[in-house]
Amino acid sequence: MSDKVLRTMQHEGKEVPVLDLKTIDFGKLLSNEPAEIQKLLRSCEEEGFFYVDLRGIDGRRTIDDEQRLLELMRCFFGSSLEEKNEIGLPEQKHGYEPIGLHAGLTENSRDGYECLKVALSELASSSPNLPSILNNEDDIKILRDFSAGGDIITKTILSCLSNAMGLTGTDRLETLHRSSRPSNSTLAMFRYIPGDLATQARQNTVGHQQHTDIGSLTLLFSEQYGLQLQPAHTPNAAFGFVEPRPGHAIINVGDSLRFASKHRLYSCIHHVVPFHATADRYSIAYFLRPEVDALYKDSEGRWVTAGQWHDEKYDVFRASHAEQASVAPKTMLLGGMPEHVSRVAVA
Ligand SMILES: O=C(O)CCC(=O)C(=O)O
Ligand SMILES: [Fe+2]
Repeated sequence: MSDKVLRTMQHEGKEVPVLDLKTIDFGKLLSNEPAEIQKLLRSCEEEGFFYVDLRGIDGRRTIDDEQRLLELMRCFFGSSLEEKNEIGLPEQKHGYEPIGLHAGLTENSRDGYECLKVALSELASSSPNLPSILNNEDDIKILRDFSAGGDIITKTILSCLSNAMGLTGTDRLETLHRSSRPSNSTLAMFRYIPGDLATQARQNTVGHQQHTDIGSLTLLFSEQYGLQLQPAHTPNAAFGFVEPRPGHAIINVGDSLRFASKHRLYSCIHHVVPFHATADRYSIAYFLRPEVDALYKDSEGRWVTAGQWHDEKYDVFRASHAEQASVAPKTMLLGGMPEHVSRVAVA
């Protein structure tokens, strides 16, 4: 097992590991420091998850943008359902997802979060389609600033990975992520409902189901516990917590980058467990995804486009657990990763 354990902590009556992931310095990536890009490649091969330290002069801006975005989220999620759902979900990558839209953490449950997605393509347009409560100059600027930062950070990582793997010309990973081409890249803002596992299970809306991410790289911020991942290359390993660290984002490799790297990089299984009895949990994810026409071989050996993989995997996310078990191909939810995991049980 490559993920070391930092310590354990009590959760739901059990001792749960807190994982010791590697930390990559964003400033060192920007200057392509050889030791840092080798460390980045090792994290993406061995764990598929790492911290990126944004406290230097080049990353600090994104931490400030995150704080502004959190304020916007508190205001948005505190509004009425009618206001939040004003534009609905016109595209899978853009709009409002109410609680329970996707399958949940525990057997036969639905998810325990609501989510606002704002597609990068929408923010690039002069008049984005947004609910009225956000459709003002200040809020649009906050959304644009954060997303632009997320796009720059994740594309810097892609470029460093291409360098570390010795990729040149059209083999470079950035060539599948041109800003001029349509993609499903999007900003996703989550509010998880409070309550322990038993309380949420009674309501049948629990956490975030186990999955691998669809796209290339996810840049994730949360100041609160809840995210757990299954240590890589270790079938049946117990999930461990990822500790929130101020000034750091969490980055993980998604299925698309794993497939585009000819399965060299690791797309790690993760989920979100209820953690706070009374407080909402907020998290922010910028999902960098390839151009919709990018073509790669999935874990079944099928040639699929990134657009098709995205659409098919969302159908699986939405399906009930019983339907997921019967939907072909079976490897979609967990990206074909070799682990065998059973769902979290409610005592
Ligand atoms: O909310 C989180 O911490 C993780 C969310 C996540 O894994 C996802 O949306 O893919
Ligand atoms: Fe995820």
